[in-house]
Amino acid sequence: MEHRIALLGFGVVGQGLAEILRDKSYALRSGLGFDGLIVAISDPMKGSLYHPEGLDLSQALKAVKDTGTLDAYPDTPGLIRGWDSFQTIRESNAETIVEITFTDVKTGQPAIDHCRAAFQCQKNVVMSNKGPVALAYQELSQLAKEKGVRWGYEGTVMSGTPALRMPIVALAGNEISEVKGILNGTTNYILTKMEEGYTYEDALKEAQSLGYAEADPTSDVEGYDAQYKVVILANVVMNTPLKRDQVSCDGISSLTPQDIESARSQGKRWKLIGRARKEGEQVVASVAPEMIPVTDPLAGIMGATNAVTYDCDLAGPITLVGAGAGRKETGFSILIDLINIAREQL
Ligand SMILES: NC(=O)C1=CN([C@@H]2O[C@H](COP(=O)(O)OP(=O)(O)OC[C@H]3O[C@@H](n4cnc5c(N)ncnc54)[C@H](OP(=O)(O)O)[C@@H]3O)[C@@H](O)[C@H]2O)C=CC1
Ligand SMILES: N[C@@H](CC=O)C(=O)O
Repeated sequence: MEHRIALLGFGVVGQGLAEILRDKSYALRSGLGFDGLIVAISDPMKGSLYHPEGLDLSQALKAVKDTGTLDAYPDTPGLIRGWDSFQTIRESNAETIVEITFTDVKTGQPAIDHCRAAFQCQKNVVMSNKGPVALAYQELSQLAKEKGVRWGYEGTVMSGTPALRMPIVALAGNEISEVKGILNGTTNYILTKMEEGYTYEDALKEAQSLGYAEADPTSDVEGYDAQYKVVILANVVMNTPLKRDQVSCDGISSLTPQDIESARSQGKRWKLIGRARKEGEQVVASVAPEMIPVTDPLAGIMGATNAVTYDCDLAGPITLVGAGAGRKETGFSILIDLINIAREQL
């Protein structure tokens, strides 16, 4: 069945999703009955396209690859250019809005308003943008419910690794008393590369060129991105209305090559660890670099890979390891929410 989609943002994740839909359309249609049709792309610098019968993804991807904008996308009858994000939400025929603009770690905007506008128009939203889930989870969940639409945000934590769906679905019935792990791909990549002898600056540049880092990488290196993810895990998986300012936060920007070497000489390794732990009625939460023994399973998580352990009352500790960032991986996180919306399982 055809599912009409509008993309807000056509950066790393938007292009990753478009490539997947271009390359796997036959398999998705024949294997799962999922026919994802991108009818609109809206991006302030790259340009905006809308066609009610769907866009040619190969042409859109080629235009951006060759020129950096959508201006070279061929004109066809019925094509509209230039709509901003709110016009795209309100006036396109998309059933689902995919919100993949940058994550603003202070206000969560304009993404929170994008969600409000979409829900008011009775459209579903799927996103990897962390702002709305970290800052407005209760309000937006309630609004989506009132309007009878769905809200998918699997990609907000650990990209395409099912860090939210796995505990909600497969661990249902457990009380999860602690979540703890490596929740940011960029910083884990930097720490891995610094152990190989890279400078901090070169390692960060490489993480940016691979599409792992936030538009403003301060969010990664100062721990804010992981802080958001701790908030999301607490709200979604532990059912606890934790707020961002309740999570103490320290990043990796002050770690020096000497610190890396000193850890190595003690049989340890630096990792940026995020955690939220229930203590009675309270939740104690933090993000901070920790020196952990190389024998600890988290010490073996390298590069942009992430890992999270859920401490469950029935199942015991369960650890999930997988990609924490990346073009294809995060594109997949959007796809799986879209598939589940089409199956009416989200
Ligand atoms: N990359 C990754 O591995 C992961 C990313 N995420 C999250 O997914 C989201 C997208 O990430 P990514 O694709 O890497 O980011 P990019 O910075 O590559 O792309 C974001 C795009 O959104 C555009 N944009 C900015 N404001 C608006 C707006 N108001 N309306 C429409 N488009 C807008 C930007 O345009 P311009 O550049 O022209 O300003 C840019 O093209 C972010 O929120 C990020 O935190 C989550 C998990 C993993
Ligand atoms: N910048 C983030 C991207 C995914 O959320 C990271 O590096 O983990």
